[in-house]
Amino acid sequence: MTEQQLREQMVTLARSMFERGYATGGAGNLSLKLPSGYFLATPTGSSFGRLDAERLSVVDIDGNHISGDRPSKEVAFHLAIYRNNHKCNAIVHLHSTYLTALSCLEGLDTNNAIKPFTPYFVMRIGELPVIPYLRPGDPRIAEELAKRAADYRAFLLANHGPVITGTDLIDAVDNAEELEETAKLALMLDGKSIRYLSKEEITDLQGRGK
Ligand SMILES: O=C(O)[C@@H](O)C(=O)COP(=O)(O)O
Ligand SMILES: [Zn+2]
Repeated sequence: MTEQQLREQMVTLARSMFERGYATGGAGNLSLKLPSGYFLATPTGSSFGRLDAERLSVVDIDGNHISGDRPSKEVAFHLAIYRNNHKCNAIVHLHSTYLTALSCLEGLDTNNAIKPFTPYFVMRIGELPVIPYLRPGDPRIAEELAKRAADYRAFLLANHGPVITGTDLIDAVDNAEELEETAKLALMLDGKSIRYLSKEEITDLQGRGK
């Protein structure tokens, strides 16, 4: 896809997420790798419902601002993931309701916040590590994500929300939507007797992708 098509795709997908309640106010940010080697990111403070393709931010791998409006304050953590996972070409960060609710619970398994109970979670996401709480924009979020970026497709920032990767922006958005549904189910099922997938069932699903 050309840079112009990718810009329009970001605007369209962001608006679609906004209209369906995955993003509200100025929360969340998106980025993707451009054919030029630069990265396209949502501007800081922007609403997913009102992005302008021509004003999206362009940064280089070191976070230098190349063009467009001032980039998201989280661009450093997006870049940390790209640097450490070459399969990742797009990233979605949301404050979506169910994943953010999950991120506020005490006692999560920090290696994997959602114990698998459906195949799709295993195939699309695998495991969801929890990053200890840091204030939004703290450069240490990038350090924490850099350590884990090569091994995971999504992350849960404690008391904040999810960070989800994809092979392109469509894939990252699909992963985000499905992960949000999984969190919704996990919270709905809380306190109920769940039949979790067995080790063998999980092994059988691993590597099957989507
Ligand atoms: O939670 C925050 O403040 C950020 O992580 C966020 O979601 C929005 O920040 P910007 O991308 O700088 O608008
Ligand atoms: Zn945020």
